[in-house]
Amino acid sequence: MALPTPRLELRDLVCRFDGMPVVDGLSLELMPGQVTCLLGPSGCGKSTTLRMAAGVEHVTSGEIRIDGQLVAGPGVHLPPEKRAIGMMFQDFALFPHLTAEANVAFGAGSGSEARVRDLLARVGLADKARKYPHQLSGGEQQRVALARALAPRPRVMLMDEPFSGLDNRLRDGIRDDTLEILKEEGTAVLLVTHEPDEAMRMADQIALMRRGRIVQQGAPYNIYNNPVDSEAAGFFSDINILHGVVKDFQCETPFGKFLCPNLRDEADVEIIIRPQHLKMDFDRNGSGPLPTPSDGVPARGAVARARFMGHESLVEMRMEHDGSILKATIPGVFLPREGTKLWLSLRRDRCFVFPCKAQSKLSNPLLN
Ligand SMILES: Nc1ncnc2c1ncn2[C@@H]1O[C@H](COP(=O)(O)OP(=O)(O)OP(=O)(O)O)[C@@H](O)[C@H]1O
Repeated sequence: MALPTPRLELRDLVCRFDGMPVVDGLSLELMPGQVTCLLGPSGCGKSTTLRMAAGVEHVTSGEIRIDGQLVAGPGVHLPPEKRAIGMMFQDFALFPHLTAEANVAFGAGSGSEARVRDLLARVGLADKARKYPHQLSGGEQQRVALARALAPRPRVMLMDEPFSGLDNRLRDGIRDDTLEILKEEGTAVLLVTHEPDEAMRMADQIALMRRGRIVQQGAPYNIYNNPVDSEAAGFFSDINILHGVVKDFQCETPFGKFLCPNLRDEADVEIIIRPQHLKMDFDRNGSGPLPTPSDGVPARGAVARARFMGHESLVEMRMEHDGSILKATIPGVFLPREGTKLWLSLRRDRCFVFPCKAQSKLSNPLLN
């Protein structure tokens, strides 16, 4: 059976400015109804990728196909209006002299009254059809912009931080409604964001970018729980990093031994753990909990700082074994006092062991 044709296909995309690659060999496929988030730090090339897909930026090399049709590639560059794409940006710029209805109709073309009415109803603005943009709230204007972008039934929707101008409470509702409508329409969505929370909330798949390349791609759950390296882990939350050296495929730490099956002796490793995966126990006359296979060996420290964050407290512990600081989050009902001695252990199934890129003594810490 033939594989379904992707709605949007980016193949080996390169974009250079003044000879410098800003997008550097990026490939991605989006299926109908699929939401893909391009996520990455500022300047990694997210918006440039989106602009190439839209046709407002030329590709230096590589190909872009929409429903199998080549829209950009060697000798080919279809302008944005010929690509069957919709676009939504942070500054969504409605026409100020047109009503909500007329703004949406502008996108839909002639003979589209029913489609315009339907779209305005679906974004919850049936009763505001005759209002002008300045008579609408920011969230309502954003809904009009969505209806306008959807009006011509685009096959692909390109969105660049479209919700970042909205206040927090408004944003979650609009995000969810927008997604629902886009899924109903079967539109493939490529959404650019630098906010991991937004990507995890919205995406079917996340493409994590760094320096013009995709470094990891997959469902949010997989990217969060199986990061490709410490930088990827650290992009989604605060992380703690323990350093160690491999000996006999293991690394000894104050929290017990960690397996390092593929690493050579003397390779420097980083053991990464998120603050919510540390366990905290009271000091009972100088001893802590007994070691267990799931939590390893506990180590003692003293509270250096504790901050109440609402549903949780963030506790910074200065560890006795080396004076380093480890961060742990605990339920907000606890806020330990500075100086309190506590024991920390690590949920071993939540630790990631990576060869240390920066400090490796070996040219290749991996076996083979
Ligand atoms: N037209 C241009 N000419 C020269 N350099 C450019 C041009 N457009 C973008 N760049 C550079 O390319 C790099 C990537 O920019 P891009 O806007 O794609 O990043 P981004 O990941 O979307 O960042 P942000 O999250 O800050 O928007 C940046 O260093 C930027 O300065």
